[in-house]
Amino acid sequence: MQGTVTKSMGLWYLVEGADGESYNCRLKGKFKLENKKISNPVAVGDKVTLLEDEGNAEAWIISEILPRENYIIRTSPKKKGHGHIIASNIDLAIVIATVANPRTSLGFIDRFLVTAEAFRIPAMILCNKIDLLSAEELAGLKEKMKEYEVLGYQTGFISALNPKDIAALKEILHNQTTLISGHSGVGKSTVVNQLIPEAEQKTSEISDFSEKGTHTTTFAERFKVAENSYIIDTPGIKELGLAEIEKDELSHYFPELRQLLGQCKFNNCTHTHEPGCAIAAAYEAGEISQSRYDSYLSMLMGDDNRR
Ligand SMILES: Nc1nc2c(ncn2[C@@H]2O[C@H](COP(=O)(O)OP(=O)(O)OP(=O)(O)O)[C@@H](O)[C@H]2O)c(=O)[nH]1
Ligand SMILES: [Zn+2]
Repeated sequence: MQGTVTKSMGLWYLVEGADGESYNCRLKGKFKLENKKISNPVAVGDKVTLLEDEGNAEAWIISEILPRENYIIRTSPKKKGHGHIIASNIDLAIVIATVANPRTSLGFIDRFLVTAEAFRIPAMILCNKIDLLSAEELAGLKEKMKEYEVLGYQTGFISALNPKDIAALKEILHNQTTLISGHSGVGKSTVVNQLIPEAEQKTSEISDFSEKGTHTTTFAERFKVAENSYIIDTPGIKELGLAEIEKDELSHYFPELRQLLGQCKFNNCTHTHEPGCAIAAAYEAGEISQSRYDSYLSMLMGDDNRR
């Protein structure tokens, strides 16, 4: 049988089978890590093949992992090049942002988008708590978000407290697997709980199970919103996980810079101070926004941990 990993609990995995049922699974005994730089062989979102466990009627064995469309990886702060796969096979990555209480910086949004580009995952900015904004503030926010739509990113405006907005969000999630992230206080838990009222309950059921002797480290969990519509929640992870982006690759992950690449005088142009830089010229001409260019510089200089 085939299935999709919905939760990882140390040595045990929860897999939703093709029949819609949940199965407790473990890995086949001699499962080898193909990539020694990755600490987990199986991640939430992985499509897997299951076999019955002959020694245990209640458990199943993951015998194969099907090739991943994409995945996000959290790199180890200590060991360069090493990491942990947080989730895979993601159709859309949403960053929840708020203008007030707390305020999400544009730098945070841009880092999220760059990371999504690097992982080849379509991205959306979902502005929450619009009930706290005046009509004027909301108009200003929509104006700013237009810049992102022009770049090819989907944007949305909701109040997690408004059932109509949650219903509209469900439409966006339809027929895909969406990863939801956001920094503390933006209302991510509220949104997830509105989408999946049983999410909290489900979480506690699973921890009861995993208390039977396994060490639990949860990085992500997949929930069903509706038929063929899933979200992946990544508790405790503010960012998408940072791809290890080389400085000379960075401009490829800003769509408005990417389209000008190859037009600078020097082919190793960093687009900061060089003469004949097509990107600096576009910035001077107002074709690249101040905040986006600032985000590029800030990520290039490596002070991208700043909020
Ligand atoms: N006015 C308003 N308040 C909201 C909205 N969404 C969430 N909140 C409130 O914002 C606060 C933070 O919401 P949470 O859902 O806990 O935020 P979170 O992003 O999960 O943050 P952490 O729990 O710190 O990870 C709570 O008091 C929510 O009730 C909204 O759309 N409008
Ligand atoms: Zn340049």
